[in-house]
Amino acid sequence: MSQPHDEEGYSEYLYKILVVGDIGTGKTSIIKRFVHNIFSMHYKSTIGVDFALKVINWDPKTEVRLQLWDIAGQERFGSMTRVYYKEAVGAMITFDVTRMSTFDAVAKWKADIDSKVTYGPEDKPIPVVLLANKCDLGKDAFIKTANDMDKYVKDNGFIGWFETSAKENMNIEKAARFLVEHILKNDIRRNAPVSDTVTPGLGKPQPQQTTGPTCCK
Ligand SMILES: Nc1nc2c(ncn2[C@@H]2O[C@H](COP(=O)(O)OP(=O)(O)OP(=O)(O)O)[C@@H](O)[C@H]2O)c(=O)[nH]1
Repeated sequence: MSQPHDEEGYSEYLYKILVVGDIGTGKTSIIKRFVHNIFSMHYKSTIGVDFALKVINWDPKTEVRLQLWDIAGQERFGSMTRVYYKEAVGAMITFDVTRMSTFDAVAKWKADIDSKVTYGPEDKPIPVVLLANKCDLGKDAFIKTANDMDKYVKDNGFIGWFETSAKENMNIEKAARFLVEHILKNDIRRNAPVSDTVTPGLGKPQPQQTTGPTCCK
């Protein structure tokens, strides 16, 4: 999934990232904000899976391409997730801070990912970051304290968590960058290029947009 350095030491990485979580928690909105910098209150549930591509000029000699797989919340009980998760090197799990049931579902999503996709000879779990989304709806709306969340992510094998808002564009780039840093640091890669990981019946993932230089700091 990464290409070797060329003579000038330029590297390109292509990472497949899963975005999962219960229905209506904001996965599509988070991706749209991250890739296109847009937001809409209009809700159109994703069917199956959708794709987007975000290019990050990580540093002057490194380009990171994130292929974001927006997996419908309704897939939680579906059998297709094994196919969708194939070759992923990282994931984001979302919940809606105003709906406890979506937080309760986080453990199920995490277990689903851990059981279906691993990396390296030791079959390690891929890094997963937890997004407490819709935090613009107010502090009182948040169903967990920061201490609770710190403990939860530590106990449940997440690499970290962020309060996000797709509406207010809060912490989305920060969370993605945090995940990429972890992937780069641990040199998580796959042998097969992402272009080869075509899902039967879906065709090749179609990038929605390739952005220019990105400031994620
Ligand atoms: N206030 C607020 N609303 C949000 C936020 N993110 C998403 N929404 C709204 O929540 C609804 C669901 O958002 P989606 O992004 O479609 O959710 P999803 O997780 O992709 O849903 P599925 O495709 O059904 O799994 C929409 O009406 C969005 O406008 C946010 O950060 N704040």
